[in-house]
Amino acid sequence: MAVIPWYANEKVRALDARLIESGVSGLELMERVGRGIVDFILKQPLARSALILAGAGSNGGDGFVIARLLMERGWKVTVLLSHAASRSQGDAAVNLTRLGEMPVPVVESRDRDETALTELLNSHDLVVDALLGTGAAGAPRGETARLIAAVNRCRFGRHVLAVDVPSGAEGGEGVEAQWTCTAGGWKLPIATGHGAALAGETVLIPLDENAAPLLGVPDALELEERDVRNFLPRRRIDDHKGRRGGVLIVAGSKRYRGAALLAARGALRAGAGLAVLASVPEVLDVLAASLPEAIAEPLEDAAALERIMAKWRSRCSVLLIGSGLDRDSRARGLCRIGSQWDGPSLWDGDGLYWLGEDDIKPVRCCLTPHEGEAAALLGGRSPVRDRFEAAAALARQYGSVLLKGYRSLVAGLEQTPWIVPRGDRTLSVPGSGDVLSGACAALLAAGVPAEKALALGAWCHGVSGEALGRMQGQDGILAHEVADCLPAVLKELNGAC
Ligand SMILES: NC(=O)C1=CN([C@@H]2O[C@H](COP(=O)(O)OP(=O)(O)OC[C@H]3O[C@@H](n4cnc5c(N)ncnc54)[C@H](OP(=O)(O)O)[C@@H]3O)[C@@H](O)[C@H]2O)[C@@H](O)CC1
Ligand SMILES: Nc1ncnc2c1ncn2[C@@H]1O[C@H](COP(=O)(O)OP(=O)(O)O)[C@@H](O)[C@H]1O
Ligand SMILES: [K+]
Repeated sequence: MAVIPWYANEKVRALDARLIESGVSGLELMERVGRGIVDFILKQPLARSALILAGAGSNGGDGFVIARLLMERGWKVTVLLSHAASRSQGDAAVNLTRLGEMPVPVVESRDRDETALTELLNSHDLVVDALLGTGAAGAPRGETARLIAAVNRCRFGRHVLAVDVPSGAEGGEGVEAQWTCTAGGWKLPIATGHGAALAGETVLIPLDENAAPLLGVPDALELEERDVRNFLPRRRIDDHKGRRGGVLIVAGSKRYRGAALLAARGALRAGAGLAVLASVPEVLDVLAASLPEAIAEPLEDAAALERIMAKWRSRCSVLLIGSGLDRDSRARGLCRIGSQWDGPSLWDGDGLYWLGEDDIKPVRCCLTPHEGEAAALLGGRSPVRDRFEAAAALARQYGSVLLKGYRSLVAGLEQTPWIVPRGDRTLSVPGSGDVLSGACAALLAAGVPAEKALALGAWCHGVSGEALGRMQGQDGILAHEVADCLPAVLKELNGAC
């Protein structure tokens, strides 16, 4: 299962410490990081000139090693310090001194204005970000922040490589790298969301051949296609629609009409045998024409939902609630009744807004929040800095969580979090999340266990988005097209079994 294990920064830092205890010096480790990164750089088609931006810590020290090794290979190299040279300490200071013995210009950034910085950046093909690594605390400050902004401003036509992690990976403006060469182990800050998007292509630079067991238990596992294939529902040639699984969808409002239709479409396109849509007349009026395969249940008020739930419980094993439900008292009443569903339920959109109220506490449910919804559920605490912690906190409170976004996360009560490495900006269109929740609900209804259903749904949704992006471009895809792509994605996955 899953070949890419991800580790918290502390575990990789502990690995460094253990290797040092075992007799490898810190200086040698820094040399190995620099050498590994230079080996990578030399394989790229670059114009042999590099500007190394170096911070005051050991990340900057790695940068000094890279500068020296590139210089030895005949590159034009300039080193730009974010700090006074005298602030570099320990192994970094040793490497800075070594650099002083070579004809490499080492300059401090603070007396250069924006024009001078731009000129310097534009006169090198490769920019190496060795400003902040795992020792970064909070969003970049001061001169470091100014340098990061300059790199991003000038990155078109340049190549940007981040050492270990992109500076700013844990919040604030960060370096937008083309490559990140990370040392010793895959690090959580670049596994998902903001940090992952900054990192670009991530390359592991091994520190030692005996390192793997020293890293201990991974903190997250990145799923691969062969993993998610094992999550597919068992289908048989003699399946009838009753065996495919049914979903009762409580969604839509006068104000938000499309979300409910997209959720139902997502469910049917992911293979549901039955999709019952309980909604307001304004939504159901268009259902017959836009999705005649779904069943319409008029939903005037909360009492009607009780009747509908009782009527369909034997044929719908899963309740999906929330997409476009709105945030008025009617929606609140529906969520209260919905929370009494005695089977698996999936909460999305406005359903998440009401979740957690005293009388809206479903026993064990699935959640599909984006970062904003997760922040609201966590009392305003933003999940951007630590998406893993946010997903774990929600899982402890509610059950199974899909924290959406770039490289979505799946967390449950008893498992190491999963990273779903599929999907791109093609999917950042209105209604895309509604399609996803419909698909996940259908997979749950087909008998796939909760976390696996969320991961498989996110995987298929992500691959659909990527495929559409490739064929038609990444901007301007409609959410229903993502739904309509799901059967082909499922076919591919099934075919690969
Ligand atoms: N033996 C090892 O461990 C090995 C480590 N290795 C490498 O070391 C890296 C870790 O090095 P590290 O621990 O020195 O921290 P690092 O990332 O350079 O940052 C510290 C500096 O940043 C500053 N600073 C902090 N936050 C800031 C902010 N928000 N905004 C602005 N400034 C901020 C902070 O300043 P201060 O807070 O002290 O004022 C300090 O000057 C690791 O990622 C890997 O690359 C490899 O060589 C392998 C061997
Ligand atoms: N840049 C991106 N990379 C990968 N996936 C993305 C990206 N932007 C959006 N998505 C995915 O698209 C979906 C958007 O959901 P959501 O924000 O709830 O949209 P809506 O509320 O309009 O339905 C999520 O599954 C999210 O993971
Ligand atoms: K860096």
